[in-house]
Amino acid sequence: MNDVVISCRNLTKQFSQGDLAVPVLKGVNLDLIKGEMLAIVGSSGSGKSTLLHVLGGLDAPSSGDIRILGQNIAQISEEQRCRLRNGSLGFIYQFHHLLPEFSALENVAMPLLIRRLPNQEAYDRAADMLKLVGLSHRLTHTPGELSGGERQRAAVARALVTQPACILADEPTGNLDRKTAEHVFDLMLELNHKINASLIVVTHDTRLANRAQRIQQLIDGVLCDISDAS
Ligand SMILES: Nc1ncnc2c1ncn2[C@@H]1O[C@H](COP(=O)(O)OP(=O)(O)OP(=O)(O)O)[C@@H](O)[C@H]1O
Repeated sequence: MNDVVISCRNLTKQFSQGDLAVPVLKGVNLDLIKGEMLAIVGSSGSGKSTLLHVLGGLDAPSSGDIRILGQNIAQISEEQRCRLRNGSLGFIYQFHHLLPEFSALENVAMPLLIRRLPNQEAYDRAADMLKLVGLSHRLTHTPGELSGGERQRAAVARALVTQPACILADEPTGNLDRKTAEHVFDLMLELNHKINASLIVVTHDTRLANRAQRIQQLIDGVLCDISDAS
């Protein structure tokens, strides 16, 4: 299917703890369609972050297939994997991971500069994206000079500036108060619609999860439809 952005089959991941194997993912199957927003919920330690890392190619699975835009990521070189990851995926974390010594504008322009876009174009696009997240008046502020909500909005701008096919967000609003969390979430949804990106959001917040088109729960190492989970 052409409009599947990320898919995985029989995905497993186990960690070694000395001689002991710790199985975390035990056969995850998933198809994420272009433009779709999926929320993944699950108890603490159920493997949600592990799943996002493996799907995003930040960590290797123990077994199973992952396809990003139709490409099986185990069958391409590390360089191709990096290119696919940088070109097609955007990551948003609970902690913003902005570079403290750079301004908001420089932080958001960074992924474009890494792709060798001309400076002027990179900064213009970064400024446009910061405008969309309501930070036009904070371009020259470093992360330390921004509020928590502003930092997270800058991180959303940075993840979306490359117009990725898919955004992987791990508790993107976990550090924010309820009102700011809703604002950041609204923004993610709005930008998601604008660039028709797919979105996987891991969240503990069921109110936010309920706004996704689909919610799945990670239980005992597999993804279940929420209606199957009870
Ligand atoms: N590098 C590692 N080595 C060994 N065990 C690990 C490693 N990384 C994660 N784990 C284990 O895998 C399990 C799943 O961790 P993960 O962070 O994916 O859970 P989570 O569902 O995201 O949890 P939370 O909601 O608390 O953030 C945990 O039991 C954790 O201890």
